Amino acid sequence: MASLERLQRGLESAGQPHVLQFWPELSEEQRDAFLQELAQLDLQGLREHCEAAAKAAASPPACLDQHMEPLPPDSIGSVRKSDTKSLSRWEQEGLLQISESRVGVLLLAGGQGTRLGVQYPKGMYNVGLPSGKTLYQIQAERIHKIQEIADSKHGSKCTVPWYIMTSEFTLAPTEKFFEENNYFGLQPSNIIMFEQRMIPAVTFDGKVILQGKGKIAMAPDGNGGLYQALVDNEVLQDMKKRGVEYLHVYCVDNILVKMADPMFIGFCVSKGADCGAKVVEKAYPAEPVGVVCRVRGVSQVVEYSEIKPETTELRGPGDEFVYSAGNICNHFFTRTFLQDVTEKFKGQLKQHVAIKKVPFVDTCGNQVKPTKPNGIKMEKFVFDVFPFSRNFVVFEVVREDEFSPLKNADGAAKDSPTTARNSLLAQHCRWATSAGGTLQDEHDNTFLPSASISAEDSTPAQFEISPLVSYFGEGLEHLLKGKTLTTPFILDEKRAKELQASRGQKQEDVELDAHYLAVCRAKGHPSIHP
Ligand SMILES: CC(=O)N[C@H]1[C@@H](OP(=O)(O)OP(=O)(O)OC[C@H]2O[C@@H](n3ccc(=O)[nH]c3=O)[C@H](O)[C@@H]2O)O[C@H](CO)[C@@H](O)[C@@H]1O
Repeated sequence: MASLERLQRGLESAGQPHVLQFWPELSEEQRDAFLQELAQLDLQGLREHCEAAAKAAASPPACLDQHMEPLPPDSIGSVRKSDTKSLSRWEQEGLLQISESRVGVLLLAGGQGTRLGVQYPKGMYNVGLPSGKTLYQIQAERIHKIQEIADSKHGSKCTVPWYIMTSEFTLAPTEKFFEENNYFGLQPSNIIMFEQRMIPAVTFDGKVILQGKGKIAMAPDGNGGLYQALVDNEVLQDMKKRGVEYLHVYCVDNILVKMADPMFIGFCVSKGADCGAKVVEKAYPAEPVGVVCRVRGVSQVVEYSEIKPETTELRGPGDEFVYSAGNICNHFFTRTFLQDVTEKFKGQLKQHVAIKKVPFVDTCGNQVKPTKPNGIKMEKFVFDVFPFSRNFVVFEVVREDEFSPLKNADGAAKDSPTTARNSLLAQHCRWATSAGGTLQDEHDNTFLPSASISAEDSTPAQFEISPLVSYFGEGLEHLLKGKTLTTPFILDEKRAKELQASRGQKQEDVELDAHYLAVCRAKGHPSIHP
């Protein structure tokens, strides 16, 4: 443990001696805890960090708007616009890579979920589905299923390792939750949790904020802290050891996330990309999603908090938004690219300034809960490595199939537990109907499939399909065609077996679903086939 004298000297030379102001008042136990915390601080870099934060907060953020231009349309692959043959080819390529255990997924789960207002990691949130499943469980089951689909197609026994980046706030509860839930049936050795760094919050005049008399106000260093965390925790070495060449990086809160999406992976691999981003068409100008575009000719994301409202409202000749490529925080990276980033570019990542209300102790030792912003948190963004890519590609997907994030508490009109739940149930209702099934309520009223996900919508059918039964709508026709099901109904593995038995089919009969295929083709939608 660092000695007190050494810390005192270090803090003084960083211009932060006040950090130890209340030391004499601390108990032995508090002193030990504080020393441990201070030992994690990068004292060398502390002065620079504090000065940079104060300077960045004082100067207006660089305005990129006049240097922005939309992506050239022909550089974008699209579920809606690309031809079905290409879509199918990409999906097959992705499944092949998965079957050879060359694909991993990496979850960014170090955030604090402040907007949602929960004290525990967002992935543990239960949005109120009939099954009561949490976001983590849904994601785990999708990993399980995609492995099974790739294995059944290629006769392999593959693994999609799940890397989970946590922070000081989320590591312990996430570990405990996974353990208590028996790792949702996945091999614990294939779930690799690691921690990102924390950095101090700073006042407008560049002083580290004390959250308590023996506690610094620390915050995770943004989801772009990933690249330092990969180094700190030797994650790339682990990937190499396992033979993982491609990584699907995603954020925790999108209930529709396609884990290790074979079509996206296959698209990026086929294009020889080292880096890729999935986008959806923006729904409305002020939607809080970053915009994938070019800035001074280089592809990158301009975050929603850093773009002018008038720029988001610009429209093209066909009345479409000029900046319509909404970032859904689903990224593709090759391991080689990540290696390059960690070795050459990590230090060049932009710092973004977030001005926040940070609770603190004042110089008299009183605990204060500020009513207006008083602190600066510096953050790096995961997508800020895009400009270092040699071959960056973009893949546009269908919003109602792939994007419904959980950001806000219930009561909000958008991105709430209700909208997340409704969009998943609406998707499952569409899948059931496409497979030839009919869903009705207890009064025999038939549900019609809907793409709508707003919180005000009437409640969708309480019909939920376990990801262990279907990853993305495949394999349902032989269960549901010609059936009328009364909701609430959870189509889990047990019910799937019963439905199959009632048809007199054998359990292992996994034919292609001709009807589903035809529907997908007609719509230009993706399909997954064992
Ligand atoms: C910087 C970034 O990616 N912004 C994207 C993010 O915005 P948004 O502002 O919604 O980003 P969040 O704060 O939800 O963070 C995104 C993800 O990063 C994780 N996280 C965050 C901070 C941190 O220090 N460590 C960490 O791991 C969170 O747990 C979450 O899984 O998602 C939107 C889509 O939903 C995109 O349109 C935004 O462009």
